[in-house]
Amino acid sequence: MGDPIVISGLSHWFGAGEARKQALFDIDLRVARGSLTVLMGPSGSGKTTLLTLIGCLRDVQAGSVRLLGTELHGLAPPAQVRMRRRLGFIFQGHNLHEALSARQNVRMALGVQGRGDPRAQDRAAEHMLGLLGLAERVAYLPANLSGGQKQRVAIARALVANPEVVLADEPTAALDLDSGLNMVRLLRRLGRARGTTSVMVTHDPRILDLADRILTLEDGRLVGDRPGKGAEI
Ligand SMILES: Nc1ncnc2c1ncn2[C@@H]1O[C@H](COP(=O)(O)OP(=O)(O)OP(=O)(O)O)[C@@H](O)[C@H]1O
Repeated sequence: MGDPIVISGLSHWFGAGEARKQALFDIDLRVARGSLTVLMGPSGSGKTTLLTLIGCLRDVQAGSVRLLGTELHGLAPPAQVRMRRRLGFIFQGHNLHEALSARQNVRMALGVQGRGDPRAQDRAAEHMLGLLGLAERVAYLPANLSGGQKQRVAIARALVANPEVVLADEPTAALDLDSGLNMVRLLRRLGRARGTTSVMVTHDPRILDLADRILTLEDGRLVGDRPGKGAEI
């Protein structure tokens, strides 16, 4: 099987006419299966734009993004939806359903895909919440959880369906040190155990130590690509 993410000659623009602005310039990148890659760079350097292009959340305008063997440039909307279902997204603003418990919020990610019977879905949701340190909170409503706990529920929801690729935009911003490191260690474990490939935007220097690879964007260009320590802290 080839690399799960293969990008070549990727450029992207926002706006039209006078306001047209290029956000990405001719990006080439391959990401290995099971790896944890960190994307860093100054504000406005194009990190989120790149992540959302990989995640099939915007149309590829120029160049090629091959995700899990499928070319995204020109991909029809129904196929985009199917592709997104194979991914796990951890973005800012957790978008939890306020009327549903933590367990139900996580279960929804399985229910949508019709996987397993309800009891098995509950067990899967509880297991993932437990891995994120929320075993005691599975029945809580979001209103009764802290910001960091809500973020961890959102992370559990993104991971419970065993996605092949996880895309995360500053997932640790709302987390304390232990929760942040725990989350990144979990992504690493999933990478080793299941081949889950993770790409994470972060400004968090503590995370860098755990990454397999560190990419730096500046003004829409990939200017740095170095191995992380990948250390087990
Ligand atoms: N929807 C949009 N419309 C117009 N311009 C946009 C849009 N989204 C992003 N841009 C511009 O594209 C460039 C890259 O933005 P992007 O959000 O990808 O950067 P970033 O590195 O993720 O920044 P941050 O760290 O602040 O989130 C910036 O100049 C930004 O202003």
